[in-house]
Amino acid sequence: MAETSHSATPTRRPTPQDVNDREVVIRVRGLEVGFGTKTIMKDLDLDVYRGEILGFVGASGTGKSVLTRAILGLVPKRTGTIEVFGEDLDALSPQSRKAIEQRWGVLFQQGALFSSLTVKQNVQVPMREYLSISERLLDELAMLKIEMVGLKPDAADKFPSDLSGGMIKRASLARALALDPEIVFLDEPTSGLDPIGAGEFDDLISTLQQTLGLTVFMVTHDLDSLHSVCDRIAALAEGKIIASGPIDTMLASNHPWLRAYFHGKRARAALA
Ligand SMILES: Nc1ncnc2c1ncn2[C@@H]1O[C@H](COP(=O)(O)OP(=O)(O)OP(=O)(O)O)[C@@H](O)[C@H]1O
Repeated sequence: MAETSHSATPTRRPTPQDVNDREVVIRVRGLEVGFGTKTIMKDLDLDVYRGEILGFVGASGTGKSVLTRAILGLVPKRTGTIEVFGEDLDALSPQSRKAIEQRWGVLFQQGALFSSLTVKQNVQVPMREYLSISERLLDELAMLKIEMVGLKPDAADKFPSDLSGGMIKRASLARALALDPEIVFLDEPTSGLDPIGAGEFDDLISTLQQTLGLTVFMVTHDLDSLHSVCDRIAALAEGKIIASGPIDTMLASNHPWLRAYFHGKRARAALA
């Protein structure tokens, strides 16, 4: 597995041993997040390794999106540390923080595209914010990202309202990739897609991870994604990570929620 972010060489999938030897790109320790009197997570620890696809699971409302947003600095934490690329995010100057933000991309739930902008203009939003480059280069780079996610060139001038659900996900992914990130955060990327579209999106994520050396932090309820593309899975329950490891570790767990999730009725098709 390539350790650099922009290697063009396709790479093999990592073994658990590879993952253990790998650099930690996100390290969360003792995290507590809450709103008012409600505590969503407490004493939460999590490591994400460079180059892996980490699937992040948990029952609805357990705090998967909140954790993602806490790492991104979009919701405040009460206590704990969050390090990204070895840097404590609390200790950074605004300038250094901005430099770190350029190294990650985010695909929010529902895509979160700007409805008044075309696909190309949406992809260019982060480029305009962080890069000083000519309009011609902005156009060329945006078209490259649009092609990378499997959209046809004519999608560039379409507005989100003209796109199918699958195209919206791809356009959002193109925007997440706008600044050649090392980490991408994907919040339920296959939700709302039909099984074929979801499978194609999984393949796209896997291909991009292998060709670009991306680290992927993927919140998902999609058992097929967990089985087919994730190198490791981390499960959130009762405000903590209750288990993490490759799919086989999760399947072998005796934790009641994990058993119900991975061996319940809905799990049968994915296991078949
Ligand atoms: N800004 C906020 N203010 C108050 N409560 C919030 C806020 N954001 C999230 N919550 C609460 O935090 C809890 C966790 O929400 P979160 O969206 O992270 O769950 P989730 O695990 O991602 O769920 P799902 O799988 O359904 O998307 C929920 O009870 C939610 O209502």
